[in-house]
Amino acid sequence: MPSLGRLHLITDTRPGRDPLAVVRAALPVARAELVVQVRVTDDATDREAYDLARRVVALCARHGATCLVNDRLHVALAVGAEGGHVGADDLPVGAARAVLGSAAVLGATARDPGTAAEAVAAGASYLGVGPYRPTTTKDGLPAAIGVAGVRAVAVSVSVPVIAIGGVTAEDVPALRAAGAYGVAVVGALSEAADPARATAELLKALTC
Ligand SMILES: Cc1ncc(COP(=O)(O)OP(=O)(O)O)c(N)n1
Ligand SMILES: Cc1nc(C(=O)O)sc1CCOP(=O)(O)O
Ligand SMILES: [Mg+2]
Repeated sequence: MPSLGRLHLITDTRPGRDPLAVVRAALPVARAELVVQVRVTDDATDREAYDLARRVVALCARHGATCLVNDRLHVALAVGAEGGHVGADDLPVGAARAVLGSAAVLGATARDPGTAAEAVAAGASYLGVGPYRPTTTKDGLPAAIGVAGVRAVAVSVSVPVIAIGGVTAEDVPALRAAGAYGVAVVGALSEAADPARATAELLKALTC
C-alpha cells in the first residue's frame, strides 16, 4: 500500500468552481504529500465522474501524488485510482475493501471512536474525521466535533486520521497535537486567491 499523503484536496462540487485548476496548482507544490479525492455531486453521471477522475489520475501520476475517488468505487477501478473513500451512505467498509482489493487505499468517515474501530476492523486504511468546524461547503453535516472529537478518534486507532471540515492552515498545529496525521480540505484551497501558495502554507504546517 502506498504511503499516505498528509494533504487531501477534495474536488469542489459547487457551481462555478474549477476543480482541475486547483489540482493543477496544488500538485507541483505538494507532490507525493498530496492526495486528491475526486468528489462529484450525487446527480453527476458516472460518465462525468469518470471523465474528471481520469484526468486527475493522469495529473497525479506526473507528480507522484495519489488519486482517490469518493463513493463511486467502480469509477476508482475504471480509472486506475489508488483507492476510494466511503461514508455512512456508501458501501460498507468491508464491502468496499472487497471491491477495491487488499492493496488499495481505502478511507472511511468516522465521527466517533466506535465507528472508527468498526471501520478499521473492516479494512479502512485511513479515517476521515470531522466535521472539525462548521462548514458551508457541504450540507447536512452533524455538529462540529472540534479538537476534542478529533483527538478522541485519533487516540483510539492505529491508522492515520485525516481531519476534515472547515480546516485552515492555522488549525493544523492544534489538529496535529490532537493526533491527526493530515487534513482534508475543499475551501481552503478552492477558495484561495492563490491556491499554490495556500497549498504551501498547509504543507508547511503539516510537515514542519
Ligand atoms: C477525508 C474525508 N473524510 C470524510 C469524507 C466524507 O465522506 P462521506 O461521509 O461519505 O460524505 P460524502 O463526501 O460522500 O458526501 C470525505 N469525503 N473525505
Ligand atoms: C466533503 C466533506 N465531508 C465532511 C464531513 O465532515 O464528513 S466536511 C466536508 C467538506 C469539507 O470542505 P471544507 O474544507 O471547505 O470545509
Ligand atoms: Mg460518501
